Amino acid sequence: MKVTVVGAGNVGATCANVLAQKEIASEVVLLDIKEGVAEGKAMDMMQTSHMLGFDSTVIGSTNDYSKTAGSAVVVITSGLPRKPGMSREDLIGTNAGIVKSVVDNILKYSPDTIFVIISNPMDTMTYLALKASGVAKNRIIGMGGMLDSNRFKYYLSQALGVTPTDVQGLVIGGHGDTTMIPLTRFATYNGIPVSELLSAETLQKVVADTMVGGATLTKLLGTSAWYAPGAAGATVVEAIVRDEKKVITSCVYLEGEYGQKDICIGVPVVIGKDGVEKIIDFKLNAEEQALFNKSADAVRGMNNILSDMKLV
Ligand SMILES: NC(=O)C1=CN([C@@H]2O[C@H](COP(=O)(O)OP(=O)(O)OC[C@H]3O[C@@H](n4cnc5c(N)ncnc54)[C@H](O)[C@@H]3O)[C@@H](O)[C@H]2O)C=CC1
Ligand SMILES: O=C([O-])CC(=O)C(=O)O
Repeated sequence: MKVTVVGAGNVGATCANVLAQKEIASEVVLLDIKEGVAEGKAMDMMQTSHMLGFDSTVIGSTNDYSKTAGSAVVVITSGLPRKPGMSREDLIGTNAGIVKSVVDNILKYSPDTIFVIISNPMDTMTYLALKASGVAKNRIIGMGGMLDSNRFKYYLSQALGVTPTDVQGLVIGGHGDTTMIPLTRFATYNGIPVSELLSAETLQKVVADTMVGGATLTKLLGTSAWYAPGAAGATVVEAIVRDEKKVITSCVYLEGEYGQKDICIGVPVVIGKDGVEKIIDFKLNAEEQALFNKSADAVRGMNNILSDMKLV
């Protein structure tokens, strides 16, 4: 199965590398506008194949979309990352035009593909991909909740002093420093509610650290993170190509679920061969619903900028 990753920068190259190493796709096409970069990174990855024992093929392309033809899934990571002090939302002016042109080009060669949108501001880029393309809503998935939920599990595991793989938890809402909602009520240490093990104060700190998880890394790195984002993108692709029917919090189009409509925002969904196969619409308590509504208002405010830019 062929999977294309657009953008051969930090996140795109990491995602392609995970897709190849785990043999999630038999053929990975990495595309970028920078002359030779995608080809170079693809060749570098292929030179690890014997050492690491994988048989996937990675091909690079400098803006030649014919090489992406027939992709089952396309991951979009093209665009600017933020620098310390910036918000993800600050990227909309540059990234919206890039994401729209990439979606248009991809559809010429892969009309039936499923999109995984990573470029920021991700909730708005996902909405743009949906509105500008007219592609069915099950085929447009924004990746943010997978990453944010894993950061939540990481911070919980640090507070508990345990391995992250023994911790469960999910983050819904927008993928922004102030819009994400780590749901402490459902977080467990192997089934034991974390509220039984951590003080309210510690849990509040875990929530706050999770929400600014991306900003913390951006401050440390001088640009935004890539290992976990790339792996999270590959995990979403894996759920599609292996038809795993896994529950992955993802940014999807809502039509009344969680009391919201005409918006793409993070909620738990079942992902399989058809992309978004089911939205799990469970009842939030009053406090969680209020946070979700506030998050949706903020995302909607960003989406409105797309009409000002005449992109939707
Ligand atoms: N949704 C999420 O959870 C996350 C989103 N991101 C976002 O992903 C995006 C990429 O981040 P990085 O890889 O760190 O940035 P990067 O700067 O390392 O890579 C971006 C790549 O996109 C390429 N590009 C720009 N315009 C293009 C076009 N029209 N066609 C093809 N390629 C094009 C650039 O040449 C560059 O190689 C950023 O917008 C960042 O904010 C990053 C981490 C997590
Ligand atoms: O923080 C950023 O700008 C990149 C991103 O979305 C993340 O790492 O969560």
